[in-house]
Amino acid sequence: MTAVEEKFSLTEVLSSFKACLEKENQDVLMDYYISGWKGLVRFMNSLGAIFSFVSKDAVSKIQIMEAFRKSSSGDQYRSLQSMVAYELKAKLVDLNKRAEHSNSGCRTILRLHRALRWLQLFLEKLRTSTENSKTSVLCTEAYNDSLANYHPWIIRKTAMVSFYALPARNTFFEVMNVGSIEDVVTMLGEAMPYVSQVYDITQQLYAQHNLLDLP
Ligand SMILES: CCCCCCCCCCCCC/C=C/[C@@H](O)[C@H](COP(=O)(O)O)NC(=O)CCCCCCCCCCCCCCC
Repeated sequence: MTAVEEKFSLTEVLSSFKACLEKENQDVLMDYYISGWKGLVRFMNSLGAIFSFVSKDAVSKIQIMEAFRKSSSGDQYRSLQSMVAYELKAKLVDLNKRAEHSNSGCRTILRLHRALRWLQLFLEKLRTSTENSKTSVLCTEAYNDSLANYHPWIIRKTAMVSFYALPARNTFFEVMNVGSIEDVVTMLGEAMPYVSQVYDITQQLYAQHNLLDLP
């Protein structure tokens, strides 16, 4: 195990979402947003190969955003706000049908944004769960109330089946590498408001520009 892997804990991953929020104007900073997602993917990979179909999709979306950030227009992708302004002004977003700009930053972030809602619901359920709670049930409920609404039947079916492979609640808390169950509950209580804030600001930004249904 490398030093980086040894240090890996969900606390650090979630702290990226706190670092995302620029103090002065509440812009959501892209680099931290991406690094939060990379950490989540690493966490998911540690749960087993069964989730590789999920992590592959998340990784490809992260890579799309990293490529924008490294491109000659990289500065325009400094925050979600600057990305939306830039892509809309330059007509780089397919608004009704995927065509020339099928992988715009706006539509790619929208997919991750919807997944962030799942994460928010799932972690809140875990935080308030009891010893007898089943992670597969918590995950299914969170999924049905968020991402499932955007996924076709075949993906919903595959996702539901994979949820049965989730480790039990105790194991889950251990994998987070945060400490005792009480420590995890405290950490989630402190960290989740930042995730919610990032979610809410993004939701408002997308709603304001009519971008919530991008194909
Ligand atoms: C912890 C277990 C992980 C459960 C994951 C729950 C989410 C299930 C999502 C199933 C997605 C299936 C893959 C395909 C998705 C795409 O079709 C679909 C649409 O994209 P397209 O318009 O480009 O086609 N993509 C998406 O909706 C984006 C999905 C991104 C999912 C990222 C999920 C990351 C989960 C991170 C888990 C971290 C757990 C931490 C908990 C302590």
